[in-house]
Amino acid sequence: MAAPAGIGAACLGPVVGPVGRATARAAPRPGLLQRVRRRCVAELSRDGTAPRPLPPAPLVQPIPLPSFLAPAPPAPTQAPAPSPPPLPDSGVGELGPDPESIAEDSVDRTVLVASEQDSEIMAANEQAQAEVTHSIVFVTAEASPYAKSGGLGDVCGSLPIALAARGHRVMVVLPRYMNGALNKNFANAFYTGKHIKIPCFGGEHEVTFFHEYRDSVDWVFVDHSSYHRPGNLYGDNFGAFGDNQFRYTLLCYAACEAPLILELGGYTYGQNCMFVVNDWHASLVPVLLAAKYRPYGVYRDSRSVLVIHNLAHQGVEPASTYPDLGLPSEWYGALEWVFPEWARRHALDKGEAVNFLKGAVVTADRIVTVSQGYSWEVTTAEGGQGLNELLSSRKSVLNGIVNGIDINDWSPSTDKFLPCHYSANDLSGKAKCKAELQKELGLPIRPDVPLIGFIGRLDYQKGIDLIKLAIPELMKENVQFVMLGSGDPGFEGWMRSTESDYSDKFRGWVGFSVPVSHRITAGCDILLMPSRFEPCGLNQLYAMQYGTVPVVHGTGGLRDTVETFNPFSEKGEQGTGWAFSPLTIEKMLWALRTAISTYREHKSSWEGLMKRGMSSDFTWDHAASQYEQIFDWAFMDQPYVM
Ligand SMILES: Nc1ncnc2c1ncn2[C@@H]1O[C@H](COP(=O)(O)OP(=O)(O)O[C@H]2O[C@H](CO)[C@@H](O)[C@H](O)[C@H]2O)[C@@H](O)[C@H]1O
Repeated sequence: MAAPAGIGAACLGPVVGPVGRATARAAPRPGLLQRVRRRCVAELSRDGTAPRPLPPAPLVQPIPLPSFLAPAPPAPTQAPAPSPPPLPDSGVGELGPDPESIAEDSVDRTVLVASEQDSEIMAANEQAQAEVTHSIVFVTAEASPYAKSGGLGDVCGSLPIALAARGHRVMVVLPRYMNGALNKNFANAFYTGKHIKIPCFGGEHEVTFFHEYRDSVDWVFVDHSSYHRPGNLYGDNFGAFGDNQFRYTLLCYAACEAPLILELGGYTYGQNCMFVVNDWHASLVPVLLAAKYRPYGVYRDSRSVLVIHNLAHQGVEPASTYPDLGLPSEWYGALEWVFPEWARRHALDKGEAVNFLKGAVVTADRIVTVSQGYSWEVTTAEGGQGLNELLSSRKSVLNGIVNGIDINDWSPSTDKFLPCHYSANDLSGKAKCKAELQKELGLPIRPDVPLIGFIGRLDYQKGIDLIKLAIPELMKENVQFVMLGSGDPGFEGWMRSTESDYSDKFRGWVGFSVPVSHRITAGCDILLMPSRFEPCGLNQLYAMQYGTVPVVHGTGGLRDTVETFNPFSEKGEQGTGWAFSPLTIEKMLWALRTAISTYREHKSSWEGLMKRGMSSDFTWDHAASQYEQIFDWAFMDQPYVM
């Protein structure tokens, strides 16, 4: 593979333009260390008209290569770290008051419980500060409310805020998508006056930075014409955009420069950052840190954590695109990917490719999956999507942390999209939400009929084909079913035709609508998730929070978060839903029928299921404290690739 010409330094070219706009908040007073760091950074990222000097290119000695650059499967260059102690217990179902005990008691007792709760909350708030704080840089293709196509947007819209609330300085870097529908979401972001030129894809591509300070987080938007297109984030009606590799290469370069050049609130983030890179779109970041910054003394004190939300998407493109990435030729091995023979198109196809996600798997300091179950599944041939051996080789730095939910957006007692509110103490509003939903969908308003919901991308992952095959059987039952989703046009067409086949029982809402997703979550009795695999899954968490009982395939994060109902436990009735396995139509129908008969014939058990789900603790603060542990471990070790 020929070396890309003229590349070989951390710097991306001159940074021009005035110093960044001062934001409204008061800048924290930097300490001595920070002031020293600021001076160093100013030298590294000098703005104004003078170009930043290129660090000296290596003269004789080549950059020492990590062992994974060899063609053979990589082996860690360092002695494997001892297995870290287990993360703090997820504590599912342990926190929160027992709603039943509250309901039974007198008013006085309720007041007492409330004041106990208040003091518990105050105590929790007092504890909710990190012992060690970091400068954290999230890199992501989506973050709600700016841009969201699925769960990645939810996580990157919430976790940064939870970490900032615990005392960290947090920046989130994502593209500034301008496609008409999304423009208004970026209305409060202002041009920072900074722009850089990124040397890749045969030229120098100028990107600019926009910024909004909200909820104690610096939201940084990378602006480039390739993010200004009709369609969704990644494609349009004709499929995925052909230049997504280019679009997210720009994002990664820009994210590496942002901490060095953006003076947010008066000073830069500097070189001592924790990069949290999410999925393949951000996966070039740890490769850039290792290949283009650290060899020149920049970012030696930074660390990176790869968060895998979905291994199914890896950012794989032909090997011939490698020189476009602007990486030194000797780093090809980090991204090198060879398709198995069966996946090649013809006899002469050697299956050679570059794989962004693989690049991060072999260069990130630590790896997190979004549930513990999934962190094991990705090391197996069935769940590893071809990366299982590499991920197994990094088991010592691989952990799972279950996602949280943002209770500012997802709480039945405050949700702005609901016609009425409710809580575990007073469920009457849920019945009204159900009636309103039936009315909105044009279904018969029948409180006694179990209303089953599905929300999600219409994708192979989500098991839509199983629902499709099971619908004729399920529609024989006295139930109603509503599906909200978009994606595969074949499934969209099927949803529309099924609606006309079962007009008094089935509704298929084709499209993406956040308000409708909230109303379905609140108005349904049961939420169905027959996912083939599910790294974490958020809809089952939202459902439980809203007293909607999940029926899920027991895989990944679904198995970790949904406890199957057990009416015969020694501790009394237990469980928050049904997790069925294996994934067959028969098993799914069995679980649904069990749920339906419990709903109809065992009202108090059903209420117990609802209330146990509603009192489960899936707050982001809990997950954020687990991420802090990962950051601490990452900073304890040397960078994985120096
Ligand atoms: N048509 C529609 N209209 C409105 N809202 C819709 C919608 N379709 C989906 N959504 C919303 O998008 C989100 C989907 O989140 P999920 O976690 O279920 O799946 P996703 O597969 O996208 O995420 C991946 O990343 C997340 C985050 O880590 C993991 O939980 C998950 O397992 C992994 O596959 C939810 O907020 C849902 O309400």
